[in-house]
Amino acid sequence: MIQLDSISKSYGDKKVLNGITFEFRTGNIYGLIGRNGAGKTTLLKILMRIIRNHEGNVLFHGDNINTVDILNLPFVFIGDTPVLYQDLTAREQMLFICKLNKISKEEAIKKIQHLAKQLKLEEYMDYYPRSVSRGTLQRINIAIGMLRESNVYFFDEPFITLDPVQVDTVEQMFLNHKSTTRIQIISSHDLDSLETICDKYLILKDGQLLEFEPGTLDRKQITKLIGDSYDS
Ligand SMILES: Nc1ncnc2c1ncn2[C@@H]1O[C@H](COP(=O)(O)OP(=O)(O)OP(=O)(O)O)[C@@H](O)[C@H]1O
Repeated sequence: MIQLDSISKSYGDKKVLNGITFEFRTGNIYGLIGRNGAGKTTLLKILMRIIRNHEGNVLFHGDNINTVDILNLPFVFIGDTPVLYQDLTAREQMLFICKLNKISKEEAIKKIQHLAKQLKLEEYMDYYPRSVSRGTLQRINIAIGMLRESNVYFFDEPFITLDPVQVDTVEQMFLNHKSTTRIQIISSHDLDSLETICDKYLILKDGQLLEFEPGTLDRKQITKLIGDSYDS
């Protein structure tokens, strides 16, 4: 379980997160929704300790994550901008990341094959980043993040640049990856995908998190709820 205890964050005079207290429970896929600039990325960066000058605490199974060495943080963050070595093929990048994470070569080869199949990357594994499309790069980016074993994964806009077939591929990956011990938090504007995969919706609005069961709000209501904060 991840507990947010009175999390606030301002940039200058602008308060983006306003005393959020919330519990993310294991076994769930959460869809994080909010208008542009609502603070979704800010919240994910606080969870990853990329942003540290905030108020309040984040607890993981009761322990304050501020006490954990940032290199040993037991969370994986997969951003929307692939950061790849231009002179390594997709396979080489993945082997390198496995090596950094002290995954044995045998285990690495198995994991890489599995992810390449799951994310429909098999034909691109020996290509350099400059030779593949943006949607393929995004799936390589996701595969690299998924090499790290964790019970907590955060995704920022995972469906960005994907065609409808590959959106299905990534949705399926989330569902296959679901487990009773795992928390997945997906920040996205793709309401169709979130509806397909999420157990809970979290709407970030006016610096607060509101939780909804999918199915209790239709598309119009979600859009209205998100849009209302433009008027406030
Ligand atoms: N480093 C920064 N300095 C100043 N303001 C910032 C900084 N980072 C973010 N902001 C502001 O904080 C607000 C929240 O930004 P954030 O990127 O968290 O929103 P978001 O919900 O992820 O938006 P989007 O849906 O557009 O990706 C925005 O108004 C943004 O301009």
